[in-house]
Amino acid sequence: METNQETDNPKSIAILGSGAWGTTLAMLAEANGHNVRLWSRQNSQSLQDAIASADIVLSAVSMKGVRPIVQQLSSLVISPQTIFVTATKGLDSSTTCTPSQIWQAAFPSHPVVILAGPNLSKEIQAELPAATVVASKQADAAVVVQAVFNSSRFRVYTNNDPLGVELGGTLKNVMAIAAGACDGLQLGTNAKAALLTRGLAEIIRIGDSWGANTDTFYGLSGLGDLLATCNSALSRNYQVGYKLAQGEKLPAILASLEGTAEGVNTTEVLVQLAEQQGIYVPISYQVYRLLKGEVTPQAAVEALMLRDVKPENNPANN
Ligand SMILES: NC(=O)C1=CN([C@@H]2O[C@H](COP(=O)(O)OP(=O)(O)OC[C@H]3O[C@@H](n4cnc5c(N)ncnc54)[C@H](O)[C@@H]3O)[C@@H](O)[C@H]2O)C=CC1
Ligand SMILES: O=C(CO)COP(=O)(O)O
Repeated sequence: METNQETDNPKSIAILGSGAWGTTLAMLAEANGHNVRLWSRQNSQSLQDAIASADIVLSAVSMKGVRPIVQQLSSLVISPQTIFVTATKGLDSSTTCTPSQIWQAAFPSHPVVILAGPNLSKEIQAELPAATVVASKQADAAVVVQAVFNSSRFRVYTNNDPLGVELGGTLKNVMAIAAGACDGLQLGTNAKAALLTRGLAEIIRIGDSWGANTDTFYGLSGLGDLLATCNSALSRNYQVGYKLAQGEKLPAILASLEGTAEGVNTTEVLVQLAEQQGIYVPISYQVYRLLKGEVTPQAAVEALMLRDVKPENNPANN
């Protein structure tokens, strides 16, 4: 398989965060012939030098790093043409904002593009084929980012619903914890199918309420990422659920995890918001109770199964 699409229009790209995902995205852009600077807070290079004359600044830091990085960048000199790309999947604990909302609030005159999809980094590092989505209100910026990353092994689609794309990637992490627990308990294929289907309905209910387009959740960043993450032991969120079902305690699981499981924090923020806004999130609520140690995995399943019966297609409360 051909692995890249060498460009005659190389861009200068600063990637912030050299964890699993930042490193992988750097590899993809470099393979396409772009000039990539990969920066992390451990680097000796200053952030100002890393972003100097960058056409694109892509953030692949974990959620807890987004506000600190945005704050640091706010005091630096940035070309007015720079496109910001965010690849973080999470919700901010103190403001409940999505990463792109934080980026856009800090840099209102810059285009902000979200990159999200079924993208388990280890598979992409192994040069297996994958697809993703770049979404922005500024279509031309999304097209620029599409060209930077698209190749014969990484197919990139554009989308004009950034909120939907970002929420798909973020909310599926909660369902991945539930899916890991489902598999850890060996509940079977029927249970897993029910969980993913009802999980998608729950994600859509939240997304609708927050202003995203329903259709987006049937795309790569919604259903696509839900399927990838909930069916793969490579997913850190899935691993958290699986190990909880094996009786391990959350602090020990997180201490031994390779990288970040964003779903743990996302569940907490989501359940608080859903409670305030009256959004019915039964699966997320049981994941929340499981993570808090308030319920065993078996009792969480029972609580879901014993809810009031209802029609399948009642969007407000099912
Ligand atoms: N690994 C994957 O397969 C994928 C991950 N993502 C998302 O990308 C984000 C990063 O994921 P990974 O790279 O896997 O995580 P990771 O745990 O491997 O790396 C996180 C990175 O964020 C940086 N960071 C954390 N706090 C920071 C701060 N205060 N200031 C500066 N940098 C800070 C860390 O130094 C590290 O470079 C997450 O939101 C994740 O959900 C999205 C798609 C795929
Ligand atoms: O978002 C991901 C794949 O699309 C990565 O999932 P985890 O963060 O659960 O490893």
